[in-house]
Amino acid sequence: MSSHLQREDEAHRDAPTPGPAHCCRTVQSSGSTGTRIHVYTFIQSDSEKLPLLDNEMFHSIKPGLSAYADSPEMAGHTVRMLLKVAKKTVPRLEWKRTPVVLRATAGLRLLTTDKAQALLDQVQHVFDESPFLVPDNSVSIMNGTSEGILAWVSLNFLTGHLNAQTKKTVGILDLGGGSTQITFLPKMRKTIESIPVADYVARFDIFNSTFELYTHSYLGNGLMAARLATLGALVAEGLEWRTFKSSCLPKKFRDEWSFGGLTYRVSGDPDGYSGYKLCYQEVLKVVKGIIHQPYELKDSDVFYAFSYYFDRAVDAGLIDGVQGGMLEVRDFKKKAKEVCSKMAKNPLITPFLCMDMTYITCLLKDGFGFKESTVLQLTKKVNNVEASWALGATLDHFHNLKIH
Ligand SMILES: O=c1[nH]cnc2c1ncn2[C@@H]1O[C@H](COP(=O)(O)OP(=O)(O)O)[C@@H](O)[C@H]1O
Repeated sequence: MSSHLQREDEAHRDAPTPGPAHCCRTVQSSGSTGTRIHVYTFIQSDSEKLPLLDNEMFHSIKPGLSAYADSPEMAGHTVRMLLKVAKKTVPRLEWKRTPVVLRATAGLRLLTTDKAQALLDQVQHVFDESPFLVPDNSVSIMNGTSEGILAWVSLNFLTGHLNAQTKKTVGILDLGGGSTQITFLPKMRKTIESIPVADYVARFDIFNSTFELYTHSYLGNGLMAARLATLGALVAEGLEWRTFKSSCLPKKFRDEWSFGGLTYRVSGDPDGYSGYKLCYQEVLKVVKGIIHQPYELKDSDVFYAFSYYFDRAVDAGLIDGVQGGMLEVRDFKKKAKEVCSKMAKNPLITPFLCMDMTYITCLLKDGFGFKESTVLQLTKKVNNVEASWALGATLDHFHNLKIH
């Protein structure tokens, strides 16, 4: 059993009567590839300290709400299904005091304001009809800075670094469908001084400490958005008749692929070449001149990498899907080369794996500027809790982290 959970057990045992306050909360996170619900139960025995996380219930539904940009009623249906799960998890007597919140990320950021608002209105309507507590501002699009900070808060809470006095923390790398985030606590002043514009640094307060973090979210650099850009499919016209080709796809591959409510015809380049080198040139265009390289990254401590970093490392056979594991950046590169050279043999099994692995390699190396020897901790869950910004968002709700 993890040390974190051991501490929770101790809290149960040592609890003074009438016992620590249990509080539950449901968070719905709405991403470009799925809508998810997290129901957290905390034990808060001392309001001056961080609560202990007793339990999480997690459930997800595909596709994301942005797929319903032209049929917003369907968004209401998704949320209703997820609230059904919440009702089964939260005891009936607690419904009225259990707040529900939905935070949308890149999927909705990428839509026009009107389309995004129509989806949010549907969600608000379903929340208002629900038996849960609906706080002010319960349904909104979260900005990229909050997304990065809250993921950092989640991972550092789960790994026990937020409570510790040492100020030793872990950095986070989050690769969503629409956007990607990097957040870490810089050790050198120069990292903050050499940022290109002010929105690469954010401060937040937690009890008596202020953290000043390097954080940035790149909209359009999530894994699915990067596929679109690599394929040259960011254009909205001609989707009915155009086929988007890439040397990152198997030469004989031809299929339809959907993202954000649109469907694209995609294929390999039957008369051309395919493979890692050409693919790298294609994905480099999505990264070059866009991703800022933090000053001190090369000597940094461990980074926790989750979401699509984890999923693709599993798909490529680099790590176990339950255990996760430590990888060096060069492992992604080596595997990308291998996958790309083998893709012709079995074009239909995982046609996008060469593109995805090459993009991840390029993002880490030429994007953020990590050394090939940098170690990444690939993680899906810590102590049985999903690695996601949703936990940080919940802590923020109860402890107002004042991100500024
Ligand atoms: O709440 C979560 N729990 C677990 N995994 C999540 C959660 N949110 C996103 N992910 C993971 O992130 C990736 C897709 O992210 P998403 O669709 O939210 O991207 P976006 O925020 O860029 O739109 C997938 O690997 C998915 O499993």
